[in-house]
Amino acid sequence: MNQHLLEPGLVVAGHGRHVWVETPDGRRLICHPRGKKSVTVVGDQVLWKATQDEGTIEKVLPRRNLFYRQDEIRTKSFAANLDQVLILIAAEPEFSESQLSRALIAAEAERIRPIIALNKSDLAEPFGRAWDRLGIYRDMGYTLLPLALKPKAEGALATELALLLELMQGKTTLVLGPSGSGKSTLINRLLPHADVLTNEISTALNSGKHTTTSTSLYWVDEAKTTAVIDSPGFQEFGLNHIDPMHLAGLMPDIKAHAGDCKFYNCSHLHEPGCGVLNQMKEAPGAGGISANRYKIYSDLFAELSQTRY
Ligand SMILES: Nc1nc2c(ncn2[C@@H]2O[C@H](COP(=O)(O)OP(=O)(O)OP(=O)(O)O)[C@@H](O)[C@H]2O)c(=O)[nH]1
Ligand SMILES: [Zn+2]
Repeated sequence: MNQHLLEPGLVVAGHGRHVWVETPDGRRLICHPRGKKSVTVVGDQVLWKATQDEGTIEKVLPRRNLFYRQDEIRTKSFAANLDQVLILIAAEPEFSESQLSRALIAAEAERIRPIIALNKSDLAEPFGRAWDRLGIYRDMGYTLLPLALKPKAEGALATELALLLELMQGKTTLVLGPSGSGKSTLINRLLPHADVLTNEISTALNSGKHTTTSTSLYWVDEAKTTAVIDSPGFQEFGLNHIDPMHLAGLMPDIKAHAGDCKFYNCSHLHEPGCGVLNQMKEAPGAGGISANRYKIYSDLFAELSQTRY
């Protein structure tokens, strides 16, 4: 292999064995991975080689992190080399706390900073309820942001969006969220031309087939320092790659009491002298572990133990 023919690039969209690579001077071309070792995800830095009109990916450079989920059947990688994950939920449809927790745990496991944004603040009543449910997550130290991506009052939109943009400035952010939370609306607000780009990428990658691309990276600014990556919804957020004994360390409210346990390898499920169980018994809710969160912990612990032999 002649090293001189290799050029650097960034994977900006992926679809099976066709990926869209952007060169440092802004050109985009379709590349095909050569063999299993060069299978990429969006956000990957690669070295590629030109073929007649397309390219082959010869090498994937080492990843800083890889955000993914894993269930019994498959591993689904979302993206690599992320600075943060924006978990976008909304007043309506009502969000699942279990799904939110799973996304947060996946981010913690890869040491990627999560930001939680609650959209549709114009729907006052359901928004108030959802905001209250999120209070414990703010107490755990997560950044929590209200949003109205499609509000009646334009002024509110501008301030909230400006705040979000400030958090995104100079970073690569993966946007995750359940169906209907407003992901497309957000992308369109951030980049009014994204629609065009999405279609362009879909057409090129699917060569006319009727499938939507999975994940794409968009530049928010002209200088290409701020990037946003969208991804399809996050149903069945499997965490099979996580050892159940590491779970407590990835849930800040549980972790806060796990240091008080008598046994260093406490599972916080039944052991005597368990700091987490004592907290639940003596001051339920007061020390930051809600009944809901403890249930999410114990259910997940069981789920992750089952899939391990
Ligand atoms: N009331 C209200 N509705 C909103 C707001 N933002 C988005 N919506 C609406 O919520 C619906 C869902 O928004 P989308 O942007 O399509 O949501 P999505 O997350 O991309 O959904 P999927 O494509 O299913 O994953 C649309 O009808 C939007 O118009 C908001 O701030 N307030
Ligand atoms: Zn314990």
